[in-house]
Amino acid sequence: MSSHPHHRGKKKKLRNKNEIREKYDSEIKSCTSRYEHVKKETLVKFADLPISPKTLAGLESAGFINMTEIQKQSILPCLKGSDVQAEAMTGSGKTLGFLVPLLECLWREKWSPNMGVGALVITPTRELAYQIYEVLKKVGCKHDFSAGLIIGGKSVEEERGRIQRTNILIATPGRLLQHMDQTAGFNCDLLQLLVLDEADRILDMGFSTAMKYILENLPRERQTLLFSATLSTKNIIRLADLSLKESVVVSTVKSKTPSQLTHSYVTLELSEKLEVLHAFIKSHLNSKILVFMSSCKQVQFHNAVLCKLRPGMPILALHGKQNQLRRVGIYEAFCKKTAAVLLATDIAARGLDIPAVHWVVHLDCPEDIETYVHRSGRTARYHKTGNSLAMLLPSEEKMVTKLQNSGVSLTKIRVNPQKQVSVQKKVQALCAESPEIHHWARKCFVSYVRSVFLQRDKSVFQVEQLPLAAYAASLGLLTAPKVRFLKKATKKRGDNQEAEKVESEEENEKEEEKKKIELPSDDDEDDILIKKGSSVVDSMSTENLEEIQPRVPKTKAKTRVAKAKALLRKGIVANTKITFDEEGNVDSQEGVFEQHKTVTVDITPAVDPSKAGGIDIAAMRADMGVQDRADKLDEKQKRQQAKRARKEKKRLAMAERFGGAVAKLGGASSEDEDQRGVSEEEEYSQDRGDKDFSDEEEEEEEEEDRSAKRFKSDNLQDTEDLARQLLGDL
Ligand SMILES: Nc1ncnc2c1ncn2[C@@H]1O[C@H](COP(=O)(O)OP(=O)(O)OP(=O)(O)O)[C@@H](O)[C@H]1O
Repeated sequence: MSSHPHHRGKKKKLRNKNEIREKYDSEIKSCTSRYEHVKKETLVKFADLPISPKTLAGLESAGFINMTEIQKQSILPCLKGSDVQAEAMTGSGKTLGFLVPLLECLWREKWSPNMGVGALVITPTRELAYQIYEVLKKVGCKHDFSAGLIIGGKSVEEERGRIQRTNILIATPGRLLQHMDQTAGFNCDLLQLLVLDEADRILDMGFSTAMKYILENLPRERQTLLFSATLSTKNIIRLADLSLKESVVVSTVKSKTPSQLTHSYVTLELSEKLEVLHAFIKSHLNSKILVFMSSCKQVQFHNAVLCKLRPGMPILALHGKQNQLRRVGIYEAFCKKTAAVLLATDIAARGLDIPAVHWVVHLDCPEDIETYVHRSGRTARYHKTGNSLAMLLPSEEKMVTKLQNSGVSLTKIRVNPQKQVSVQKKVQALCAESPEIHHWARKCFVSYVRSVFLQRDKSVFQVEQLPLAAYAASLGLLTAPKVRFLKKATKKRGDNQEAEKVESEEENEKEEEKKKIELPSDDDEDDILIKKGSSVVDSMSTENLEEIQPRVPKTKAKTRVAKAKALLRKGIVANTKITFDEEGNVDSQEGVFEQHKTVTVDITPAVDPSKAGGIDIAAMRADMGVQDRADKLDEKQKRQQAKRARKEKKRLAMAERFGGAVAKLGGASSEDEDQRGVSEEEEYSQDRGDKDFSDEEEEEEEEEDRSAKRFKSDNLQDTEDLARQLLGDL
């Protein structure tokens, strides 16, 4: 008797399902049974590893066939479920060292999309999170897990909606903590695997509080992997918080940096830095150069000036004050270039895998050996050659000895005097003609001095040795701007001589303030935008995507009362309007300048012809006060409206850029490529157009007042602040 066709179909489906399940089970069994038998000494290719066909296919489709040393050493213990601390040189392939075990862990556990977060990768910077996410999408493309990017600078709401459906999270600490705290229903209770990439940075002071709270929200029964190029003992002490089970320590570090990386340094005066950098760029026009500086403001000033000096190649800039969209755009643009200069803060020092960087230039001395190693590691990656050049002040030469003692030898080189052409006059001219560049120069000066002042290693960084006047001159400034914190510190030390010197700097500063040129107020937003656009055209080439649009210093807009007072002082009777009839005869007291009509109408009642001079000052003042307040309110509302519109625009762009927060790994690629349809050109124009100076200025002033620690963590500002806010530290 034959069964009903409907039942036959159902049975067939069931049989298929069972077959799939059995196949899955047997694949898992065959892999796990090999874990103990595979010898890492025999490993050469990924195919030699006991891993799933899906991961292997993903690796092969991304072009990864042979394993690097760290991959050979670390993947096996990770697969076996041990906690692992892995240290390997920069550019040696650590990312796959943890991504392969991560995919395998979820695959083994038969993780399904509705099971929530199974694996979590924490990184210190958004760029690094983004880069790991991109690699994960490639190698995990055959799996069905969903992966999500949880980083600052994106809409929390967007992430909130999707985070619940994410199996693999790549996150920066602050934003992750925010979701743990604020997103209803989000938890990591089933988490199987935690990875800390750049673990030493994640565990150091800047993140320790945030990490403490994150770890409290994670199950203790989990596997933990720590990866970095520099896992120093000071951080290992903090590992107690991570509740590691007996961990396997894997280190392939024979030397701190790759052998194909050459190290050199020049000693120069602070005032020579800009011209030496300019000369260096001019003599390496076919190279890809990454220049590290110690603060955002230095990057902003050097970017503005170098773009104007036109050394002959594209100049780009990356720092923590840019919005996320722009940061990713710049990073991608630099990746694609074969010859360009990227000026960056230490935001770009760790983990970034930028193809074919020829030179890393430390324009400002790295704060410690680890920073030097990570910065320099942006070149000479994965068998490529590369060069590192440190520009050191005489007092900073001690850093060379420190590096030598830890196994990194730097060769001293000299700048060819024929190539070192002074640019001071040109920079001074730029400062004189452009209030924006002048403004940046001042900010650059103060932030550099502050960065030296805040360094921990006082044997290398000696703020009192800095030739401030010469440095200011090299930035195009006539006098050295005031350095408040230095004054305070000097006073504290009771060093009266120094205090006097700073005091005189302050006086100079006041003089400069007096001379300040009147700049456009917020009313002139349209003018500013036009100016922005035109300066892009002005720039060296259309490739020069990142010519900075420096902020215009805020000058106090003259109120109408002030303007009227000035007129009165000059003996000009306000509101006297003359109009002419058609024959040209004086007609009546009507407005000459149409555009002033409103003002005139408002002021007219204050005019009392019976009074001497024709004006009742008190009444006029009261009247204008009312008008002034109304204007200010109106202006404020307009600004707020514009800000809201800009935010919304950014949010939409961001959502489009990242495809929300989640990508499905299986078949994610095509969908995601589509979602990344915003062209670079669009991104830049959007970013340029939607930032007004007043906002940036406010941000900047806030930044000025922040503490030493905050200054050092410019790359992580939002995440760290957020964390501290949430924890009530602020
Ligand atoms: N097995 C491999 N085969 C070929 N290329 C690889 C392999 N593993 C890694 N790479 C390439 O090597 C480069 C460096 O890898 P990765 O970014 O993982 O290095 P890293 O050790 O994490 O460096 P850092 O310490 O600077 O973060 C990348 O471009 C990556 O694609």
